[in-house]
Amino acid sequence: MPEPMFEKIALIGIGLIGSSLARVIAREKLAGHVAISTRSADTLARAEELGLGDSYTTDAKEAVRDADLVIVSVPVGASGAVAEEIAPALKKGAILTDVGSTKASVIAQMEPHVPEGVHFIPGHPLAGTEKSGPDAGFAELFKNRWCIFTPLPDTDPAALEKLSEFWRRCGANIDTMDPAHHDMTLAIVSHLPHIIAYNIVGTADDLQTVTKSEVIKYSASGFRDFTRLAASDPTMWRDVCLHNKDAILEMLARFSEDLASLQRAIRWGDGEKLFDLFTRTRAVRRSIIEAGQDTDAPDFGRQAGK
Ligand SMILES: NC(=O)C1=CN([C@@H]2O[C@H](COP(=O)(O)OP(=O)(O)OC[C@H]3O[C@@H](n4cnc5c(N)ncnc54)[C@H](O)[C@@H]3O)[C@@H](O)[C@H]2O)C=CC1
Ligand SMILES: O=C(O)C(=O)Cc1ccc(O)cc1
Repeated sequence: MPEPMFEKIALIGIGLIGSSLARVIAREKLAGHVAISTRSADTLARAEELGLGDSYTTDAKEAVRDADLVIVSVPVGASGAVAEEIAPALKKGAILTDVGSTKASVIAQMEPHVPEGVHFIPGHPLAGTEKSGPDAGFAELFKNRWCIFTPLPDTDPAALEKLSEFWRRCGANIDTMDPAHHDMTLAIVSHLPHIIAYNIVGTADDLQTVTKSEVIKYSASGFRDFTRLAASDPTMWRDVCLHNKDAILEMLARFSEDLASLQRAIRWGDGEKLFDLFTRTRAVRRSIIEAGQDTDAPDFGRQAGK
């Protein structure tokens, strides 16, 4: 039997991402022991029923004690409180990472609590669905997806390589980037699409009385695609909006300008402008498909050629 990569892994938060990690860690035998901790006793009991780990506790400190790898998978707004709670129990030499959708804010919240000798490496797997909770996870979630690290300047290369190897064994490919660049890129490819979806579905819902419930009855597939994104976890997305505020507002400003220009083209019957834009955007989808990316939802973050 080959040695597991880590003797003990602690998973803090056991929703979609944490439970997908638990499942792939078990399948790939990446840990001698998986300790699971989450705030809610009900979620923890469900994780135990599903047999996702080897030990279960609502005390995060107990879970991280002696762990070689600690993965924090909670809404980004909770990452500072979790780091503060677990800090005194972290083992020297342990790797501490997260999976949060925003990076600069998570670093600002967690880094001040990280004790000397613990390797803190912020991460973000570009893999997910609109579902949440421990039942929603699956071992294949990270297959052929990107996992982006935003390492701090003094990151130990050996620890970064070990964590990269862990994610590769989970099925992912690795990229590294600066946290601000991550947050700006994700604002346009992930955060704005969700915000636009929440907005359009909200508008349609407000119009229900005007349209006599025809929004639901006649919902076309275009609208239905938006409802999938708009069904994503409210706590998670509230936190993403609050914790990537500047990049999202910047992208929303650009988006609003472009929308106003589109509105003007429609008002003034500028068919050429509409046709040119729709031709350019069709080419974007074509290039995604040609790059080998599966464009059927949910496919966020699938890599080229896979
Ligand atoms: N859902 C998605 O598609 C993706 C989510 N992410 C990121 O992963 C993280 C987790 O998201 P999901 O697993 O989807 O969420 P989830 O809602 O399925 O699970 C969240 C987990 O965190 C626990 N939790 C919530 N508040 C907590 C607190 N204050 N202290 C301790 N535990 C707490 C919950 O009990 C639950 O176990 C978030 O930071 C999110 O931005 C990253 C990639 C994709
Ligand atoms: O469900 C979808 O289409 C997603 O976009 C999933 C997702 C949500 C948040 C992330 O930070 C990464 C991936």
